[in-house]
Amino acid sequence: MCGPPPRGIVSAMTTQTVVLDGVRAEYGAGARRVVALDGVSIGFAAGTFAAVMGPSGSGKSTLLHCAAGLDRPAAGSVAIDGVTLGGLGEDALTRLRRDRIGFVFQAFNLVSALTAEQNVALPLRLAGRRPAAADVAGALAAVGLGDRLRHRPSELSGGEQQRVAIARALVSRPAVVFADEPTGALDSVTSRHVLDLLRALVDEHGQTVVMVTHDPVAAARADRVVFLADGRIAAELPGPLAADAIAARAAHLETAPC
Ligand SMILES: Nc1ncnc2c1ncn2[C@@H]1O[C@H](COP(=O)(O)OP(=O)(O)OP(=O)(O)O)[C@@H](O)[C@H]1O
Repeated sequence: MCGPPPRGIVSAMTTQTVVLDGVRAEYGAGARRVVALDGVSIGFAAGTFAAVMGPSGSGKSTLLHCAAGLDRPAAGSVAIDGVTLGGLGEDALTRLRRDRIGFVFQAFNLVSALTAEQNVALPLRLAGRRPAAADVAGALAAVGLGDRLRHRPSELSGGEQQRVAIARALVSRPAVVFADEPTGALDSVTSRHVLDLLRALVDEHGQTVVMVTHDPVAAARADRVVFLADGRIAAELPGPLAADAIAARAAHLETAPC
């Protein structure tokens, strides 16, 4: 497939946790203007795991930021769990992000002043709920960090910080978890562990995961792979997925985007 599907089609589907319809995103102005997303329409169905791939600069992070309500698109719409983000004020958008979206991002992931268990409990506390200490400890144990409850992010490795973010998604159960290169800085054993945990969010808890990755092995753990090129959806591979087929398609798109 080259170019987006006709507008309106994805939004007509009812089981989509995330729907982007004709999303356009731009940076800068005048001669420095960059079109990062050029009319992207796509849905991410409830209880599925999608990987987003594409060359550097193709718009993957921008897509994640728009889908998660961190950036407002220049045109088009984004809906999470049936709620259209464009109609929300900043406070309502912040609440929706806190209540329904989980983030496994390397850049702004954990609160540095808080311990692992405080970070895991934070979204629920902000929502006025008091998670049981046993639930928090259980989630950290599930990601292999049962002995790191009182550690702060600076006292944890990159992989351990990613796993704290996943434990947070296990406890607060957001409808959708966005992960931006969650295995980018990890060794292969830790990567596999993090991908197992993301799979478990989908398979055991029915959550939706959207993961940006450059790694065909990581993408092969998803139910589908969406390829971006020049801010557009250039191709899609449905599962079951094999890493070498993903790598071949990615290499093809690098040389001939459409
Ligand atoms: N803050 C910004 N200001 C100006 N241009 C930006 C900004 N952020 C991204 N861009 C541009 O928007 C386009 C898409 O960037 P984006 O970060 O979404 O790509 P990406 O596919 O995630 O890349 P990578 O794989 O290298 O992380 C690129 O051309 C990039 O240079």
